Amino acid sequence: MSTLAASSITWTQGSRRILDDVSLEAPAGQVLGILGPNGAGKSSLLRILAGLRRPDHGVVRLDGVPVGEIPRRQLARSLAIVEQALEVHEDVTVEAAAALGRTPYRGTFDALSARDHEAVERALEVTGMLAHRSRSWRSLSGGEQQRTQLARALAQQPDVIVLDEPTNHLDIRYQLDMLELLAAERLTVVIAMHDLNLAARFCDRIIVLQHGRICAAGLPEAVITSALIRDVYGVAAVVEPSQHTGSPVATYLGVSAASA
Ligand SMILES: Nc1ncnc2c1ncn2[C@@H]1O[C@H](COP(=O)(O)OP(=O)(O)OP(=O)(O)O)[C@@H](O)[C@H]1O
Repeated sequence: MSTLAASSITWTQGSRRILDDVSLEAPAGQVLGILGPNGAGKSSLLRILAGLRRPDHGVVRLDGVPVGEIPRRQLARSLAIVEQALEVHEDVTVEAAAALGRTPYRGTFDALSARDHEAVERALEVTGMLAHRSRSWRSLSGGEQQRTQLARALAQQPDVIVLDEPTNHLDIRYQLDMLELLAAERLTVVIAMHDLNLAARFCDRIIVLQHGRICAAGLPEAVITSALIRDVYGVAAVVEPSQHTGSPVATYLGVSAASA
């Protein structure tokens, strides 16, 4: 397992500063949640963390090594990203889509090795896609596509996985399934989420972005508060620890009540 850390990340597009002095650490084996309203900069930050985009300032390090200095193929063996925009464009089968995760381990014309098959099989199994392995990508529901994307990332056998709202198409059972799976795997996880209650339940630590800056960071019970929900989202909420799990649970009272 690896530690992913970012220090003083700044990213500007035109005259807009999208990310401003963002520093964070995703410790080995932990789940770090990235929260924040629409347009706060979550996806931009994740792409920089995954080495897909260079920041204007600051550096992302994987186990102390700047990601920009790690050869692509080597980085892809250590770090996988599941982006919001679905990346499979051709009409491949579920199994072939998951097998794309083995690309960093294979030569261009190599057949899948026994190890590749094993990794794909396991990834399809834990994501509940084994029974759908022969179906075509285009025939899948949004949730099935999302689970296939996760299977592709897990087949990559990374140490770190970066996910951009991976549960937004999933029903509640598969949301819990995916989050439990991610928490149980020997992985360092950075995950952008909108559901504050699920984030509070599954993340070891949480960072909240607002206008490209970190406005809160820490343990879920310290971060998910009624004051934060009011100040960052403009929503009135009551936050109480769940009697069943101990995690903070927000009950939303409404938008207008926040400004009352
Ligand atoms: N390539 C780009 N060029 C210009 N502006 C961009 C670019 N990418 C993102 N932005 C802007 O940066 C801001 C942050 O976008 P980003 O997608 O990172 O936010 P987000 O927190 O992931 O939002 P959401 O919750 O809606 O997915 C937005 O205002 C967006 O329009």
